[in-house]
Amino acid sequence: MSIDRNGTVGAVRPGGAREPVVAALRGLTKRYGPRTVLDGIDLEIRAGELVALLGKSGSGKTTILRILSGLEAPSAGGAEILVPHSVVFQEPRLIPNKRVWKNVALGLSGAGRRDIATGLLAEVGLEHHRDSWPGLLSGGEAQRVGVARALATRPRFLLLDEPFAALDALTRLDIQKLSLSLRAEHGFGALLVTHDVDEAVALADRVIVLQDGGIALDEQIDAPHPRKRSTPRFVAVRDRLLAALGVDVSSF
Ligand SMILES: Nc1ncnc2c1ncn2[C@@H]1O[C@H](COP(=O)(O)OP(=O)(O)OP(=O)(O)O)[C@@H](O)[C@H]1O
Repeated sequence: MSIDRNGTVGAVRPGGAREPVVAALRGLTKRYGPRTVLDGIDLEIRAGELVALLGKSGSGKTTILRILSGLEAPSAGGAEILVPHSVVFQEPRLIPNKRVWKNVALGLSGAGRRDIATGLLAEVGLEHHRDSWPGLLSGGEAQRVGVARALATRPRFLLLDEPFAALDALTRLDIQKLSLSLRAEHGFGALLVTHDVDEAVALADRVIVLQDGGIALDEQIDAPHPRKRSTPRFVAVRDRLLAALGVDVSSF
């Protein structure tokens, strides 16, 4: 795959209707005591598609990720991922007493694991830290190692739980850009939980806004993707998402 000048990934739009479904929520319902957090959500994600999940705090975004990754059981309905997948968390969760390359190679076995880890570290710009201890890395570097580790097992789908939220704004922009090129190279699809509306527009093919236990907006971002934040299309999509989140964009 490739990214063209407009930022469109590949010749064929990822997540097209003819692509197979790689993750699905079917009537997904989650109750905590008397409170219904998710109320019969249906969602299909297709191969190569990157779907961002936006919603106010407490709207159930993390609950969806936890159910998809098997950490939590639904109250009714179901959620499944049908292809090999990995998770990237907000904190990279590196093992401090294993060198960087061994952290990347954690899910691998066999003689080639060091070479695979080294190749991935080069892709995230950290080959020079291959033999470093994780404690020496900056926050952004550690998260890039986390991304390399997630890709080591060649997943077709990633669960991204606010992966860049703990980073400063400039580092976040860098790693967002890196994630676009990694996606172009590796072709994975993803479900990205984020609070950052700009990040959702910049990275996703489709944005879901959760509200009151359901999907308030399912916004498909048409190709060519408006990745540049200053373009009128980018601003229009962002404002639609903010409006769906209940933010009055006319005042600022
Ligand atoms: N184990 C639990 N027991 C009771 N309530 C829970 C539990 N886990 C989550 N909740 C509640 O479910 C709701 C949804 O939580 P969730 O963490 O999915 O929201 P979120 O959209 O990810 O929020 P944030 O953006 O703040 O991370 C919240 O009101 C939360 O308090």
